[in-house]
Amino acid sequence: MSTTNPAIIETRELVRDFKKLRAVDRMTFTIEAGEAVGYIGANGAGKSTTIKMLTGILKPTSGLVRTCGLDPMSRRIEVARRVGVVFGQRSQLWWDLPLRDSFEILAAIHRLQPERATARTAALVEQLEMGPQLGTPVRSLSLGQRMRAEIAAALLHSPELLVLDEPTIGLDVLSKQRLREFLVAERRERGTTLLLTTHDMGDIERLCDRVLVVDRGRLAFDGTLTGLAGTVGARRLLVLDLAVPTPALVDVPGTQLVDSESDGLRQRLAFDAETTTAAAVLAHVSGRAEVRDLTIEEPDIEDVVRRLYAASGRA
Ligand SMILES: Nc1ncnc2c1ncn2[C@@H]1O[C@H](COP(=O)(O)OP(=O)(O)OP(=O)(O)O)[C@@H](O)[C@H]1O
Repeated sequence: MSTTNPAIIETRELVRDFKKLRAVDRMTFTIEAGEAVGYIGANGAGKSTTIKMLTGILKPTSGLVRTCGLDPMSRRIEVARRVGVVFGQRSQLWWDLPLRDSFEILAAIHRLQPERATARTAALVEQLEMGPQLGTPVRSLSLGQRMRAEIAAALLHSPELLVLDEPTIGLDVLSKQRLREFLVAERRERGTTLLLTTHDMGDIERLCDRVLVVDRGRLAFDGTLTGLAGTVGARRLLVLDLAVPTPALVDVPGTQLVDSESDGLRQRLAFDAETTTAAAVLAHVSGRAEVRDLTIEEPDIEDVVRRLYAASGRA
């Protein structure tokens, strides 16, 4: 008998059909405890359907799924005790009640010992800076505050696995950053396994050490973000606002000119982070024109996915 801990998630030849549509098609992967995995793919690729099967919301048509070593359909309650789930579009909080009440109700649902519930709530409220909002009805929270509250709610019972469906969708830059920092700390301090779907490359970059790409229900890539970027040549964009009209910057080492607007006042250069850095590009451009402002755009996940699909001949 093996003495090693079971994988946090295991799927084998997992299939889910909706009438004639095969939403998840013979999906096989394993996620070990402590990993942080990004689950990405185009709209309708099958991400939510997979997550619903992992969490016992949806019954597989065939194949195997184990979450924390358990069959999520027949052991739904045990799975719910060991897993926290946040669906960005759906709330697990009580809309009209002060936030504090939602935490109390959830602690009761999970049957947490009162001292443990109090300590864990206090810790999460402090880390997520939610103290001032405890008396506010959930419906009056800003989107960023609500997402932090959703994550606190999902972590109240200290689950081994946190599943996040689009955790940063619609958040401003600062709220995204705070949420990501919290999740990094949670993982570091408690070893919580993370599985998240996202359309935001920044989430993957900052949070995940492994990426699964799903394409029409099938696993199209399983590896590191660097490996994925290497496969498809994911590029960052440097958007430069220049002080005076400037000829197209077609020959900056390590870059490709994407476009040039307004007589060259705004130019966008694509660069591969493996070959050069934004600083090197900036230094080069500064020798030719005064740079007024610059922003760096991260590769768009849809673009990465499209290119991966194209590379595998499925586009
Ligand atoms: N309850 C359902 N009944 C019928 N078809 C469904 C149902 N749920 C999902 N589908 C279909 O299954 C496919 C996969 O959907 P799913 O929601 O898993 O994709 P997704 O990758 O999560 O997409 P998104 O990024 O848009 O959320 C889609 O074609 C979708 O229309």
